[in-house]
Amino acid sequence: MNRTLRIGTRGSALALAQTGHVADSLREAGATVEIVTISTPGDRSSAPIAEIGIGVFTSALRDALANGEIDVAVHSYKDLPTARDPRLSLAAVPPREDPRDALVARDGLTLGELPTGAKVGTGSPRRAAQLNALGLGIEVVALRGNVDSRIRKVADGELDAVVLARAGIARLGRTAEITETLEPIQMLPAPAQGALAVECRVDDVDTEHLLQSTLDDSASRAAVAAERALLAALEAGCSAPVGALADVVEDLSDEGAVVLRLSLRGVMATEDGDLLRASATGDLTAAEELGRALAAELLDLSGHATASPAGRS
Ligand SMILES: NCc1[nH]cc(CCC(=O)O)c1CC(=O)O
Repeated sequence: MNRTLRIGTRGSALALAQTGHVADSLREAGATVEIVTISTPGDRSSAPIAEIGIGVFTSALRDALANGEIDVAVHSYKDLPTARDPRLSLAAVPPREDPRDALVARDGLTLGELPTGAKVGTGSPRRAAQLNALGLGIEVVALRGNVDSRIRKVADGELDAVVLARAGIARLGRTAEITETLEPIQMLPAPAQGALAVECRVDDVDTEHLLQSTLDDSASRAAVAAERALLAALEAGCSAPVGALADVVEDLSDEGAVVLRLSLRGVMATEDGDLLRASATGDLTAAEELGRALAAELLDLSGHATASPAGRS
C-alpha cells in the first residue's frame, strides 16, 4: 500500500506518546504515515468526566475518521464507550501494557504507609470506591487533568498521593516516580486499562488488514473483550463503578494438553460503598460470554434482577 496513512490522535502528551508507538510499528512494516492532532472537548474542559460524559475524548476522533479527515484513530481503549460505532472497525488491539493502577506518593510512601487523613487524589469513582474499601483512613480527593498535572499536585504538596494508570505513566517514561504498583486484589483496574484501540473506517479493508497484521495481539484482544463485555452488561443494569481484569492463563484440557484460558475478575461498588467481587474462567474464544456471565453474577449479588440469562448465548 503506497498511500500515506493519516493517523489521528488527541494532543495530550500521553496520546502523542502512544500514537507515536503505533506510527513507529507501521513505519517498520513499510507504511508511510503522518500524525494528525485533533482537539477534543475532553481536552478543552476541566469539568469532572461524570459531568461531561464518556466519549468526550474519543468521539471527535471517531467523527474525523468517519469523515475521511484521517485514516486511523488511536485511542486509550478504556476511554471508548462500550457501544460499537458502525462506521468504524476495531482493526487492532496492540500488546497491552501493564494494566494495573499505580500510586505516586510523597517521600516514596506506599498506600499502607500513608498516615491517617492523608489526601489521595483520583477522579475515578472506581478507584475512590476501592481505596475507601481498604479502610486505611485516608481522604479521597476528586481530581482531574493530565498525568503531569496530577503528579505535580504531589510534588507541590497539595496532595499526599495520586492514583493513576501505570500504563499512562509508563508511556510517558516516568515509572521512576511510581511508589507502589497496586495489586489487582486491592484495586482492579478499569476494563481495558493499559490497552489501545486502533480503528479505521469499516469499508477501508486495506488499512484494516495492515493494522490487523502489523499491530493486533490476540491475547490482549480477548482479555479486553471479556472485561468490556462485563462492563457493557453492568452499564445496562446499573451505574455503579466497575473494575475488571482478565488474564490469559495456562490450563490443562481433559486430555492433558496445555490450553490457554481467560481468567476474569470483576468488582462492582454498591451504593453503600461495599464492594462486590466475583471471578470466573472461560475459553479464550468465548471472551464476551465470560464477561456477560460474570456481570450477571455481580448483578445477582447486588440484588438487581438480570433481564436476560446473560452468558448463556
Ligand atoms: N481516563 C484517562 C486515561 N485514559 C487512559 C489513561 C492511561 C492509561 C491507559 O491506557 O489505560 C488515562 C490516565 C489514567 O487513568 O491514569
